[in-house]
Amino acid sequence: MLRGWLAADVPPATFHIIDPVADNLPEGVHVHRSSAALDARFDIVILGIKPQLLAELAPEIGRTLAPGATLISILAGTTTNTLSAYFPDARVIRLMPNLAAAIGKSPLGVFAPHDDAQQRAEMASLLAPLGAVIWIDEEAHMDAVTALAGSGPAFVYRFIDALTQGGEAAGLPRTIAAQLALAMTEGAAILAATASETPTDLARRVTSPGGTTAAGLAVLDADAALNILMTDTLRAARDRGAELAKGDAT
Ligand SMILES: NC(=O)C1=CN([C@@H]2O[C@H](COP(=O)(O)OP(=O)(O)OC[C@H]3O[C@@H](n4cnc5c(N)ncnc54)[C@H](O)[C@@H]3O)[C@@H](O)[C@H]2O)C=CC1
Ligand SMILES: O=C(O)[C@@H]1CCC=N1
Repeated sequence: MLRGWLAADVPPATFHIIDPVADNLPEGVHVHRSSAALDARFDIVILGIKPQLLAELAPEIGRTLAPGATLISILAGTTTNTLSAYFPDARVIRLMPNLAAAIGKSPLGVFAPHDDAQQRAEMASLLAPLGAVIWIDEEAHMDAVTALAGSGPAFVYRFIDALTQGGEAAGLPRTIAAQLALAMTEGAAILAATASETPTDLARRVTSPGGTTAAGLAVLDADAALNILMTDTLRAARDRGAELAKGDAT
C-alpha cells in the first residue's frame, strides 16, 4: 500500500511506519521501532500486523490514535466489533487490499459499520492510488472478500506456475514456458478487464470449432474439476478468516 501511495506522488514524509524490524523502507518515510517513544497521535492509523498479535499490541496501538481517529484494519478475519472493543473512540473501517496495491491495481474491499457519504468520499480519495474501491455492505462477506481479493493473487500465481509446468511437459524449454505463461496471463487478464464481453464470452471467442482450445477445454472442464477446486480453495481461505477472528493462532 505504501508503495502504491508513493508511486502516486504522495510525499514520503506523510507516512509514519511503526514496526520493530521492517527494513528496506522507502527513503523519506518516518520509521519508528515502537510507539512507546512516539509523542505524535494520528488521524488515520492503518493496522497491518498479524491478526494473532492484536490482543497483545492493542494498548500500544491505542496510544497512537488521535481523538476520533480513523482506524483502518487490513487484518484478515478480525471483526469491527472486536476492533471497536479495543479502540472504542476510533472510527473503525475494514479494508481488504492485495499485493497489487503497489501498482495501483488492487481490488479494495471496504466495510464500515457506520457508513456515510462523507466517509465514502474520504476513503475513495485516500485509496484511489491503490486500485478500485468496492464497498461491502455486509461484514459477514468480508472473509469471502479476503479469500478472493486478498489471497487471490497467490491462487493465480499457482495457476501461472501450473501453466509453466504444463508447457514444459508439452515439450517447451522451461524458460520459454515460463515467459509464455506470464505474458499470456497478462494479456488475457488485461483483455478481460477492458473488454465489454464476459470471460465466458471471451473463452468462446478463443475456441475455434474442432480446434486446439476445444480439445484443451474438454479436459479442463471435465467433471467441473476446476470449479470444484476453486470453490474448495476459496471456502478454505474464507473459513480460515473466521478461525482467525476467534483468535486461532495455529
Ligand atoms: N500479505 C498480503 O497480501 C495481505 C495481508 N493482509 C493482512 O496484513 C496483515 C499482515 O500480513 P503480512 O504482511 O502478510 O504479514 P507479515 O508478517 O509480512 O507482516 C506483519 C508485520 O507486522 C510487523 N510487526 C510485528 N510485530 C510488531 C509490533 N510489535 N509492532 C508493529 N509491527 C509489528 C512485522 O515486522 C511485519 O512487518 C495481516 O493481518 C494480514 O491478514 C491483508 C491483505 C493482503
Ligand atoms: O494470508 C493471509 O492471511 C493474508 C490475508 C489476505 C492475504 N494474505
